Amino acid sequence: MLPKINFTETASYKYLTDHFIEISEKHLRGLFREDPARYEKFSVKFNEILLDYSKNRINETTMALLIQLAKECGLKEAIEAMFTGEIINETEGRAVLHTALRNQWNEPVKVDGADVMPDVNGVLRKIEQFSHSVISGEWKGYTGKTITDIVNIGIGGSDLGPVMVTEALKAYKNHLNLHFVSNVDGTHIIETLKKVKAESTLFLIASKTFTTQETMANAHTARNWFLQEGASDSDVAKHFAALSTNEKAVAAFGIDTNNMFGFWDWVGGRYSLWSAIGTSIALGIGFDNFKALLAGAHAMDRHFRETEFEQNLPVIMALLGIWYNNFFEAESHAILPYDQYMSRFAAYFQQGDMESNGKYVDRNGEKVNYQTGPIIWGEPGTNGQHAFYQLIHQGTKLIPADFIAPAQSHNPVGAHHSLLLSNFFAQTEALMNGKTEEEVIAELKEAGKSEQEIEALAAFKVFEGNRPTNSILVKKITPETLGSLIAMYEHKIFVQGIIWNIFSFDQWGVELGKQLANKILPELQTKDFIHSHDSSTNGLINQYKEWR
Ligand SMILES: O=P(O)(O)OC[C@H]1O[C@H](O)[C@@H](O)[C@@H](O)[C@@H]1O
Repeated sequence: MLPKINFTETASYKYLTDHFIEISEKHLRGLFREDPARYEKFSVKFNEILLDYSKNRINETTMALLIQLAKECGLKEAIEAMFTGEIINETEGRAVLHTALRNQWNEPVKVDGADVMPDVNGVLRKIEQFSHSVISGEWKGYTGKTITDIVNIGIGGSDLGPVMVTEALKAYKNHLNLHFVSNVDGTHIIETLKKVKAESTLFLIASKTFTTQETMANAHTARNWFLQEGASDSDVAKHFAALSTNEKAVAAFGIDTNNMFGFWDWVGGRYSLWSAIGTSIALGIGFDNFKALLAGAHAMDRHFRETEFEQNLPVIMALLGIWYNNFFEAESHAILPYDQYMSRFAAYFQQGDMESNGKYVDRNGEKVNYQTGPIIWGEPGTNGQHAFYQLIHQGTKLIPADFIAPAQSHNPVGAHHSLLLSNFFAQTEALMNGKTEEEVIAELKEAGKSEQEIEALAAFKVFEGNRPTNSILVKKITPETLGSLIAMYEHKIFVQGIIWNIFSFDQWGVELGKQLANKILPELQTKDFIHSHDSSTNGLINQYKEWR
């Protein structure tokens, strides 16, 4: 059982409330001036990942109090409860063990007294054999051709992880072309099928439950297309595999259960890329690289479980998030990778974070009286700079941001990487320091502007600065480093959920929309106007019926 403490009633929270008044009046520029050792104090290295959090609106007291808060909320015990397979997802009665999927040391992990590691390793071996066989060309399609294209059909956690990882590790890609179909909008599957040939395509139907409407609709359309292209029912086994926990539904769909890669109810959808859901990753970049991704995540798991909070990357990031969310009242958090391959990283953690911590009921079943999960968003730099950074620099909202960049590029062409990284360093410096009125006036004078022009322009050119950022500099985006980075964010989410006293591993909030869609679907299948909803919903449905 997890502790059920209201963090706003702890002693450290009260100290933090007073301390916040003191810190909120300080400027980062001044904090750096006062303490030249800030970087040494507020940066941590883990393998080839450096987290510099010195450009945050904190001092040593802030961190000490935040760590005290984590302790008062029972974080240490909660971490052990997760790693040792306790039923911490109480509303679904499940353990939370994505860490077991990457437990490369193989120490036993028990759920209800039984070690899960033999099953985990069994599925990994099956993925290994399968991916070798498809990549090497040993696996043949129904006309005897080798496989050239993989189409992963899944949504949410059964899509976003593999999409993000295969994009981030594109530099490691082999000859197989990967496609991902998620949206139930027919456009997604139709546009994908235009690019592939039935005889050389392998479909992976990825769904934990194997009941998700979007995935089942796309899977049926794919199978119908496959048969229309000239294949027969008996050929399906060579071209369709399932990644799921639901063997019965897989068999009912007509997929040979020999082609099923299983996982378990203790793997949450948004934490499942490490499981059989990662089969498309193993196919696209090879099993050894998939294994290296798991090893990187495992290394972060050990760091998270074993390191003092003061040096613990996920804990530090989580506590800073709480500082801005609950004291500065920041509503969102930006993730800004300076790496084109990481273009889906923010989108991935939109689900990871917002589906986990977007909850207003605490672990006691009571409505919370404080803010929980932030809005997560972001795009790769430098594109973001030319789009929304204006608001981060000069808008009225405080937007804490994580800047992520690799020191080494996979594509070191000309001066590109120096150009990219000069922006990475410049932005966090600019956000921190800003530009004072005196500096603006001096600049305008130097540019030869008149007194009048300076008077008219100066106010618009001032940057307040004092905008907090984390800089995450990694040596290179390798499978190991990416695995560690993903696990770092996963554990950050866990820590915040513990402190906010919410259940981070259920997702009841996605149910209502699904239920109502199921109710509306039959209403769309008749010609009659409907009157069963409110006037807005009725009006929209009836206009749709008129126009379709
Ligand atoms: O893998 P499935 O079962 O198809 O679920 C896909 C997605 O469905 C819902 O939106 C949620 O439950 C997500 O967490 C999940 O990832």
